[in-house]
Amino acid sequence: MSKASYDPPSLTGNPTLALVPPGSCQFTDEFKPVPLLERVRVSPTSSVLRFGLPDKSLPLNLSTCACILARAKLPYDAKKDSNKTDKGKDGELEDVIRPYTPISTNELKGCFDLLIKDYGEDGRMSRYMCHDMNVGDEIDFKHIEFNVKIQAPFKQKTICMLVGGTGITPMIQALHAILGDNDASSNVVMLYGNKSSNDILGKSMIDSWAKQFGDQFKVHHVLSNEPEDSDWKGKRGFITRELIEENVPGPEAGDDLIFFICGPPPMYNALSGPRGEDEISGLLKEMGYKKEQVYKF
Ligand SMILES: Cc1cc2nc3c(=O)[nH]c(=O)nc-3n(C[C@H](O)[C@H](O)[C@H](O)COP(=O)(O)OP(=O)(O)OC[C@H]3O[C@@H](n4cnc5c(N)ncnc54)[C@H](O)[C@@H]3O)c2cc1C
Repeated sequence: MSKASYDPPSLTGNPTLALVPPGSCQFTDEFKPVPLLERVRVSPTSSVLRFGLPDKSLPLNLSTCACILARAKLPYDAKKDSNKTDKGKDGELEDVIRPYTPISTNELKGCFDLLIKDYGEDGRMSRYMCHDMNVGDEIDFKHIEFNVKIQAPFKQKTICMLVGGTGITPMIQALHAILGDNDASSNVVMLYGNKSSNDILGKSMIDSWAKQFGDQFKVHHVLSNEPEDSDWKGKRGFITRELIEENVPGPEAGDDLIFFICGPPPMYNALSGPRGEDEISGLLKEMGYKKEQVYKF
């Protein structure tokens, strides 16, 4: 059961500082089942899902930034799933495990929110969570040390967020920690790529934060597939060298600058080199940035 489209609390409201150290999360290295409490569609292809927590009196207590792992038993379909990492026999139920990045903060007790893009027939876990799962059904989550990413408070003077689609989820965590902290001195430039204006996840919240924290946070939306005749007045195409040069300090900024990058695999490949590789390649390397100036989520 899904609700009609509206902006859920985790995509509205003010940035909130609610940091806890790594190792405090309610989910540990053993999977625990929790129920889906609510699902709200927030774009033609994405939903915010609210899940209950094992201890309803406490927040999730996830450090910033970090993700969690979801596990569900899903039927294998040889026609659709043969090229994927999960390999089963046709019709057999098998464990599918995927990482997701909560967008709610530790201010919220008893539940947490995920923003999930539905890949439709192409996706296994996303299709299950966004379509097939019903409110009240349970799904397993766990959190391991490997899921702990770069941690707030961040020390760099400038953070440039290079974002595509649901890559916005760790950036929402980071923005809560930066803009919600009166003592944080980092400035943030976000270059946020999406296909069309309908796809911009969390747009009203991100834009309102950019307005509210105008000196500290700037966002530039870039659309690759917006209809020519739409009334979109912002940038079109992809994140380019020119856009980075216009908005971000050069490599000589050294330790004062870091790129946070999160998006689909082709975006990593073009801008920083593959997500799994420690080294950087692509545009940022060509522009002279060093691997220490780039964090791949
Ligand atoms: C650290 C981390 C955090 C993540 N956090 C989130 C999050 O908060 N919200 C969210 O929606 N997703 C997030 N993801 C992606 C998520 O883990 C799954 O990969 C995604 O939901 C697709 O899983 P699936 O089983 O539905 O698709 P699969 O069955 O694994 O793949 C099906 C097809 O979907 C497409 N696809 C899968 N993943 C991507 C992708 N990332 N970009 C473009 N196309 C893709 C491909 O065409 C692929 O062949 C995160 C990934 C990582 C690594």
